[in-house]
Amino acid sequence: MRIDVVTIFPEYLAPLDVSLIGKAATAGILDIHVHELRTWTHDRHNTVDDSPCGGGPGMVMKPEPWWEALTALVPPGSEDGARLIVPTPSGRPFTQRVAEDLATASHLVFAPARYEGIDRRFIEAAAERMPVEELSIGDYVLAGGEVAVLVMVEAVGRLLPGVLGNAESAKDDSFGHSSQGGMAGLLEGPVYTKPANWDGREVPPVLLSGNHAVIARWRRDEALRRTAQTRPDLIEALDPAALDKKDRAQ
Ligand SMILES: Nc1cc(-c2cccs2)n[nH]1
Repeated sequence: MRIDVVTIFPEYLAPLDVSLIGKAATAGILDIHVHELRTWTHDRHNTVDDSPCGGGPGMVMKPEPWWEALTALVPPGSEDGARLIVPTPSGRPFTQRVAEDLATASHLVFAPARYEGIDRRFIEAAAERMPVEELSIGDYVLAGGEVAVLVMVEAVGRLLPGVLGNAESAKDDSFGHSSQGGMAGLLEGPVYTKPANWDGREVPPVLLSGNHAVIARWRRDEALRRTAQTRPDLIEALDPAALDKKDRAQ
């Protein structure tokens, strides 16, 4: 997968060179390029913003530099498999399912905005050339979309084959948001490791029983319990077929 990020703060994306995503890039699984938006400005001040039409506070990002950047990174005729991702608080929620969908793309271009956002006409013109996803990573307002890009690149990148080792495969996503496997759609229950007794607190004996069926049942019950307590909306969203008789007895 090729990933292009266009930003006026390239240094914000430095963490992409680290750890998991950095290794994936080194391994050639991810081909990540960060670009300075001002590359595609031509005036003396490398202007990327201007005052909002109709008045109001702040500044709006001009459409021209973004359009030139997009055209350079996705040349006309090469749109197949390319998707433009625009982080925004007013976008549709970025969820694990959206991450799984984005992981199927061959080319993602991220357009993190600053200020009050990008001139709408850029989004509309881009949507005539490739799918455009306006995505929110949560109901709060950041100063810019770069942090959202880091979140999305990590959530998507870790799903790509070869990025996670087998031991930490995304198929068994421990936070249960994965749409795969027996815990699909549930939050993860409590996890434990050695020592068996720490701070006078015991690991639940069932986990030391060696009975894998009983342990699996206990983990599912704990995941259901935690999900019902913390995110009852996820329980509502569960496919009834995914709940067995014992689940319903909970
Ligand atoms: N979820 C979310 C996205 C954002 C921003 C994207 C671009 C500027 S602010 N805030 N919150």
